[in-house]
Amino acid sequence: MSEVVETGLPCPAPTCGSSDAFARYDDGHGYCFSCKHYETAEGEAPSSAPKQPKDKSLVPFGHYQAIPARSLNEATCEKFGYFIAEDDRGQKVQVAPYRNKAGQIVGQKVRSAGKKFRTTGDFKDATLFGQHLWRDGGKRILVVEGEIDAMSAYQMLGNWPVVSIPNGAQSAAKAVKASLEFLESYDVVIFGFDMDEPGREAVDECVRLLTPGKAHVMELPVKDANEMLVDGRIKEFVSAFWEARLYRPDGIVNGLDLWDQLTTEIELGRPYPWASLNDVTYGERFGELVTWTSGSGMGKSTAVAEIGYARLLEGQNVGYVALEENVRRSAQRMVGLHLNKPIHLPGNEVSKDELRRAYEETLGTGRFFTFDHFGSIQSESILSKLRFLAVGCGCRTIILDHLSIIVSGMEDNDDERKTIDRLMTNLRSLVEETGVSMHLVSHLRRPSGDKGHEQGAEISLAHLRGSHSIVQLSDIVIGLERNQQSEEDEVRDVANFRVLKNRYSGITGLAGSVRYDRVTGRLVPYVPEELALDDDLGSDF
Ligand SMILES: Nc1ncnc2c1ncn2[C@@H]1O[C@H](COP(=O)(O)OP(=O)(O)OP(=O)(O)O)[C@@H](O)[C@H]1O
Repeated sequence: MSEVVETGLPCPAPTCGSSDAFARYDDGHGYCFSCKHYETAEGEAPSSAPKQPKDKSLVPFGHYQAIPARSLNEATCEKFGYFIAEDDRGQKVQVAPYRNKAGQIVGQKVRSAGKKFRTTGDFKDATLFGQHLWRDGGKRILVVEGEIDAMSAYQMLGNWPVVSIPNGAQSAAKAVKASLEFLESYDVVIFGFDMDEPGREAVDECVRLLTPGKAHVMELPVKDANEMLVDGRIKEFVSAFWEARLYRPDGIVNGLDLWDQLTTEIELGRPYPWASLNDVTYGERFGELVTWTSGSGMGKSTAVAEIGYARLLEGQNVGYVALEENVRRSAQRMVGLHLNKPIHLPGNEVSKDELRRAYEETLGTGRFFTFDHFGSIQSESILSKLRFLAVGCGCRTIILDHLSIIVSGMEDNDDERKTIDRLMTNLRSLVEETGVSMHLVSHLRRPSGDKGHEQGAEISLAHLRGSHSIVQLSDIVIGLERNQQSEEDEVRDVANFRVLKNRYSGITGLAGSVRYDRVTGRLVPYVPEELALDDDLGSDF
């Protein structure tokens, strides 16, 4: 195994640019801890001249002294055997001794001006820096990332055991492994590595080596222990030592850390275009998957288009993926809603100027994105398109109309239920990961009995077609009920919202009605006359 002979060198890789992450080893090879550039030993090609063995002799003892620039006093340096000497070139160097288990000095880390390090001696059996000072089996021990930090921490803590790993964060786990028995003999092992990315990564690696429940992690407001000492933040350092938290694997959260979450103001949902639905859902929140369902031709697409249009007017980027229609129809929808005219139907023509104005205010904003699928609908490609809409186009609301058409377009669709499960899981993850609001349209299977949904049959969750995962993985499920075959316009054109699932507030059941206005092509809130009358009476009192 080769040993580091010099660290803190500039990386030779032209693409890296690090001024100090490159290390040279005693066999001549070099490695950059920033860009991972590897360099073979210079002049490694066979040569007739025998290689000069490196001088590995230890630097003879000089003297102990305080290091004012580091706020370290002489007693601390003496305790750790950290001395000042002159090297063979007459330069002043600081020498950190490394000992084997028997306490004999086997290697040294020699630091010269300009944060240059080299090692000498043999580190094969070296223990942690400072390890020889402490008996096995104490209560708490602190492990830090460098000799100066170890001495700084010791000086601030009084007499608590502190040790340091020899070669920085990158080889921390290796050093901890080598001294595992010693560290394991303590009740609590606190890791106080540098508060930077490599330091945090190294802590993550090291804590896993110890018996669960033993490793603790110390957080500092600055980079390391020496900075705390130099800044005079000794009390804070001592508190951080005692407040070191038990290490928890990623994702496990202690309730103690949830105060900020608790005091963050409740995010108000953005209102739906229909007040009655807001009373039950409290609006629509980012990161929610809302599934819309109904019998055939009941108005699901019409409803979700209204939502997309509302978000577009609010200034959001909107992704509108309607797989049963072409992009021309999608464009007509948005512009038609803006003009209050179903412009896709004959007799609703508008002047080019009017059309242009409406276009400028909707599609022309550049915030509306749709998907020209040319009839080919492969779920994998749809998922990647949806991701692109969220991440690449910055869409915060995505309309996906509808699920069944994606499922039927999928290859490997022998088991429809499993296919839907997979797709729903992917959609759910996408929503979680990107934080978008997604409105998904899904169909119903026929209910048993004479009356179909198209004749106004009440919807239940069990009627959703395909798989229970649609319900399970949605935050909210909203059904649209109406009797399409009624003779009376007032009945035929009025759809009731039925909230079938509501993870947010738990309130389910009927959530008001909307009427389809055939002149404007809009879904407008609807209050039956008798209730409207009641309201009027109420307001008189
Ligand atoms: N409440 C309503 N009353 C009457 N007509 C409506 C109502 N809502 C929508 N419509 C009209 O009904 C037709 C079908 O609506 P839409 O496409 O929105 O239904 P859908 O439920 O999405 O249909 P599908 O089951 O085919 O996906 C459209 O022409 C639309 O304008």
